[in-house]
Amino acid sequence: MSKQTILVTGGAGYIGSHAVKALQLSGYQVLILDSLVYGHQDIATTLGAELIVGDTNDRPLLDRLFGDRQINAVMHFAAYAYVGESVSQPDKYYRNNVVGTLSLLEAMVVANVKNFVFSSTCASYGVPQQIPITEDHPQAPINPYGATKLMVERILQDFDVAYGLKSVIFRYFNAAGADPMGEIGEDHDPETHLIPLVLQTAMGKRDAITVYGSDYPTADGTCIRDYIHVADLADAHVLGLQYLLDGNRSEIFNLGNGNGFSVKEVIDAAKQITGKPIAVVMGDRRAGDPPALVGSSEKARKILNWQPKYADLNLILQHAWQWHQKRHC
Ligand SMILES: NC(=O)c1ccc[n+]([C@@H]2O[C@H](COP(=O)([O-])OP(=O)(O)OC[C@H]3O[C@@H](n4cnc5c(N)ncnc54)[C@H](O)[C@@H]3O)[C@@H](O)[C@H]2O)c1
Ligand SMILES: O=c1ccn([C@@H]2O[C@H](COP(=O)(O)OP(=O)(O)O[C@H]3O[C@H](CO)[C@@H](O)[C@H](O)[C@H]3O)[C@@H](O)[C@H]2O)c(=O)[nH]1
Repeated sequence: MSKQTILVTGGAGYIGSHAVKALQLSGYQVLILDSLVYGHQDIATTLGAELIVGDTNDRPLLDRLFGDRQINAVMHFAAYAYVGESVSQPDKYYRNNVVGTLSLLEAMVVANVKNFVFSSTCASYGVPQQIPITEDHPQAPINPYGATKLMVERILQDFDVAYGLKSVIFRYFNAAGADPMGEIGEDHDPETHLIPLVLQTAMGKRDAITVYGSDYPTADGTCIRDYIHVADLADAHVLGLQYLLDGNRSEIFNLGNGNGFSVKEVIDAAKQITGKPIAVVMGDRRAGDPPALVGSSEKARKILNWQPKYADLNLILQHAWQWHQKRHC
């Protein structure tokens, strides 16, 4: 039997590339569509995956792609994902994350491609009413980025009813770490995420890490997040895809570890792992940041039989550190 082909949008980016690797290891043929606005061409080369440089907003390109190739499912990572920037430039986010996704979904309907795995986010919950957050928690995003993801979730619900387009929606908590084999890792430009910035400080590439707010209603006053290893996220995507290809109904799953770590705790753990001094500066709160986000992923464990292999902050930091040293040596 010939291999099933999966179109991975945003596959030259951080999480998408780890999913590409996991898909390949599970025997799928992968086609990456990435604008390379934030992605890296060399990732596709490293993984030996076919890359089409293009944008989800380019509908003629999508129609050609779906017409020329036998695509069995789409994994959609392509989006802009800087929470702070989404507050200052909401138009950029609504156009790319909502309009671009709608264009992709319309092209899928025309081409009769019925399976869609979507990267949503815990940022769609807003400030949680209780922790850990389960999938039935009300969604009330406090930044435009989270709102764009919620809108797409709603579109997917309606496309299922109208066109029978089935989706698995993954609401991830904070993706972190790198490929345990050291082949690929996180390389955002600009980098805004806590863990890579802390590690760049440990490497001497930055003078200090600024803590965004120390007056939150948490034990040490800094924000709490649930850090999930990118390789565990990638495995969940393969399971979600198989679930859809087996003919199951649309579902929504959180992907987190259920353990929250404050910004200060992450910095302290990074000092231990790297053995380096990390200078810290206390700064103001960043717009759009909820105080604490921690998720329950019991549903993914139960329905998808997802078993995270690296549910340990030290391991996440170790793999990220290994990648950063290799990248910058
Ligand atoms: N990083 C996280 O912690 C996190 C958490 C929750 C959800 N997510 C979601 O996961 C997905 C991947 O995040 P990431 O951290 O890997 O980001 P990333 O920026 O590394 O990857 C996104 C990729 O999509 C590409 N892209 C963006 N818009 C495009 C478009 N219109 N057409 C084609 N390509 C386009 C970019 O060039 C980039 O390579 C995003 O949808 C993001 O919202 C990320
Ligand atoms: O220099 C920094 C960078 C971050 N933080 C804090 O560290 C935490 C984590 O921030 P960051 O790594 O930027 O991730 P988030 O803003 O939580 O967003 C990530 O995680 C979300 C889910 O929580 C996803 O939806 C987003 O796409 C993804 O970028 C937050 O409390 C930030 O305020 C700092 O204190 N200093």
